Amino acid sequence: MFKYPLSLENHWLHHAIWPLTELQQQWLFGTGSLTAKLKANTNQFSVEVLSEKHMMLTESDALMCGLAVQNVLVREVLLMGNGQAQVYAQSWIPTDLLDNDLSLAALGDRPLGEYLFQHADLIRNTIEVAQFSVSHCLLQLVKSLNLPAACCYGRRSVFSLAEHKIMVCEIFLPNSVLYR
Ligand SMILES: C=C(O[C@@H]1C=C(C(=O)O)C=C[C@H]1O)C(=O)O
Repeated sequence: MFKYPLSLENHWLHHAIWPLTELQQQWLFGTGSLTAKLKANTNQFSVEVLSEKHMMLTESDALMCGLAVQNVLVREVLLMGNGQAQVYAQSWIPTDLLDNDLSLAALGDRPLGEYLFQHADLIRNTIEVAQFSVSHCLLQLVKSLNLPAACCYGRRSVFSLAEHKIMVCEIFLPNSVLYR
């Protein structure tokens, strides 16, 4: 059995080195809210919270995302649509930001995107992509969801909100609309 948080270790790239359809290009590199896109392209959208743990970022994780070593809430969710898990998402939310914003601290099963994209000063930094092979630990989650074992595409980016930086990683699970 796997434990949360799941590792996001991978070869993250600024450009896909594998063929992408036009739709996949749009979904992976689109700078808008994934929540909004899923709501527009699937039925019965919802967020299922898998785990939320307060952790100290490791130096390598912090360096990888250009963040300072700091306490974060590691939030892991499934974004549901069409009656199945479409996306596994892992976000690192600075504890300092949570301490300053009770609405974020009490997010629960409301989508993080609805909080982030309401801020006019939100900046989304570079989007990186990666392929998650069937040997990646993520596939243990895929298996537990009774989804077919298949290579998945993921993306990650860091949002800047005033002096805070929030890392958001989204991995499109097998059978998601990304692969239709
Ligand atoms: C950042 C967004 O929020 C989405 C919702 C998340 C959550 O509720 O934890 C995490 C990642 C995103 O897929 C978005 O909608 O783009």
